[in-house]
Amino acid sequence: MNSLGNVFSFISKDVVCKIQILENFLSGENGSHYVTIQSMVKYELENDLVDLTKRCSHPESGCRTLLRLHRALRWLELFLERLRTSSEDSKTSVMCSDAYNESLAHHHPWLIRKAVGVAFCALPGRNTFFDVMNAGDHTQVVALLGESLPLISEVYQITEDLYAKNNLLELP
Ligand SMILES: CCCCCCCC/C=C\CCCCCCCC(=O)N[C@@H](COP(=O)(O)O)[C@H](O)/C=C/CCCCCCCCCCCCC
Repeated sequence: MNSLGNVFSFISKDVVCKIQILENFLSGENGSHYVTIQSMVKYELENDLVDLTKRCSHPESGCRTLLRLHRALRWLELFLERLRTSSEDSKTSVMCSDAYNESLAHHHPWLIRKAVGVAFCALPGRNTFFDVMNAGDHTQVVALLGESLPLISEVYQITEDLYAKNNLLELP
């Protein structure tokens, strides 16, 4: 994302920050509970470490932090599927914002949605995008996306089911 330009830095900073929160749990004194998503959910719920209705004593639990990344993974899946099936003249900004409106936008306030909309306008074209991915020629990139998307989808579904089962999909 950083190679796409400065306008994306507020997005990548948020992602890096959230990954760091999870890495800190994993390397902390209770790290053994953070080895899998399943064990993290069980540990945090059993020990009342998750703010379920309002952010108060545990504003950055593993469960709520992962939920934000999980929602972003859905955006990524929708976007990459559009990219994979796009034609030469398709616009990345349209693919990106359609995927965003179908996923993450439901969870973001007005101000963030506007800022993200501005960032989308600065996205490079489809060919530059494929080059930035640095995964070979465009046919190879499309093939790679075809291989990765089912895996992204599987990971997304496993987390979605686990969170749904534990009523964690709307954590504040
Ligand atoms: C070249 C290969 C394909 C694309 C590569 C990009 C891969 C990047 C993967 C994911 C990027 C999106 C990550 C967005 C995480 C957003 C998490 C989030 O929702 N955070 C908000 C809520 O957090 P809390 O306040 O509750 O802690 C936060 O408020 C928002 C921050 C910034 C806005 C994020 C908007 C994301 C829009 C979609 C990403 C567009 C990226 C375009 C680059 C192709």
